[in-house]
Amino acid sequence: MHSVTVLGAGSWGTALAFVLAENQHDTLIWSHRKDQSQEINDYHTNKKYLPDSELPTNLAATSDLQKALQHAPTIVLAVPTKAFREVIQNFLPYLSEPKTFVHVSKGIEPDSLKRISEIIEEEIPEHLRKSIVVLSGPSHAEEVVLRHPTTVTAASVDEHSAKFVQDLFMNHYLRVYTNEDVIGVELGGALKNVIALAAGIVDGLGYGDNAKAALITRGLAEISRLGIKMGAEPYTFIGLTGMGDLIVTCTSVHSRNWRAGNLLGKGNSLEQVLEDMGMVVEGVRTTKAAYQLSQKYDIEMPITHALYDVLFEGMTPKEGVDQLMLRTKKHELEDFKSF
Ligand SMILES: NC(=O)c1ccc[n+]([C@@H]2O[C@H](COP(=O)([O-])OP(=O)(O)OC[C@H]3O[C@@H](n4cnc5c(N)ncnc54)[C@H](O)[C@@H]3O)[C@@H](O)[C@H]2O)c1
Ligand SMILES: O=P(O)(O)OC[C@H](O)CO
Repeated sequence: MHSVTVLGAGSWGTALAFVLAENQHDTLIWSHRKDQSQEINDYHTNKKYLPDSELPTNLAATSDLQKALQHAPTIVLAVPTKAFREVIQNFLPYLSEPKTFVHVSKGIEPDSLKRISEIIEEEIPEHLRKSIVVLSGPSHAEEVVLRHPTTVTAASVDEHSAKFVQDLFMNHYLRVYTNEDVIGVELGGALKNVIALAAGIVDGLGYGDNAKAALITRGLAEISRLGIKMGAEPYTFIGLTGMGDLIVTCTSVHSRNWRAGNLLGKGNSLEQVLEDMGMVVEGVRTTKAAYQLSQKYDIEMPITHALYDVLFEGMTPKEGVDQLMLRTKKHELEDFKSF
């Protein structure tokens, strides 16, 4: 049994805390909202984020960040990318010894263009970090708490830490693999949200399975091109955190990114969609970051560009699809030839 703290009591933080508590670890989940930590302690539920689930009675919650930090040598960070730096800056004064940081957030910061592990490295001094592990893969919180078979990957440059995290989470419904390709795992998890928004849009427009398959396949191609240029291992993109997460996010009604895209395709405005969702839609900010990365690394990412135009430049979803379909003729593998 290990002591573990989970920071963030949204859908994913709660589902992961559920797994850790079921695995008999001494688990404390932190919410920045007191009413939410009280609900978890008093009723063993988190109705806003996982309305149909009962949480294990051995899962404790707090809204006291100092207590949360001091509870455990392993800290799981499960807050949206947008809140990531702020949460670290808030807990830094309470961090007095090195800890293992496991992050599960799927985004890239616009403008700085940092991946999440790079944000951790930037914000937490080296002597206060034992190691950094990213846990990612095709995993909807709603299905994990139903104990439906799910697979994810724990990636770290430190093999021992990746295996430690594998052991922490692994059980009969959550199978955890390890990988050392942190760049590939982080990019796959973040960039699939861009493609999932686009997949939701084509469904919202009423297009069919051909269009969806095209987006998943050509989406994987542009994610891989960028990722390889940024130093990722090519094979990571045909694994769980690449192709696996693309499939689950582009095809599931559980996906907030797919649902947001679907509403956009049906003609709703971005502002209206984000207001109605009430949960994080990581793909919106990550589309901006991916667009900037494609320019920085000079990589063609047509789906990302079309989505950027729809989200931020006033293009209609239908015009976005036309822009993709009417591009200059190409050989299927043309853009890979320079690799
Ligand atoms: N939901 C899933 O199934 C799932 C699966 C894998 C990965 N993820 C990733 O996990 C991350 C978190 O997603 P989620 O699904 O839990 O989101 P969510 O919208 O369900 O919950 C977000 C949580 O973060 C909290 N929060 C927001 N701003 C905050 C701030 N400034 N300070 C502290 N807390 C703040 C919210 O109160 C909420 O508890 C995302 O990057 C997402 O891509 C989600
Ligand atoms: O609901 P989404 O779109 O944020 O996706 C959740 C997970 O990332 C799926 O693996």
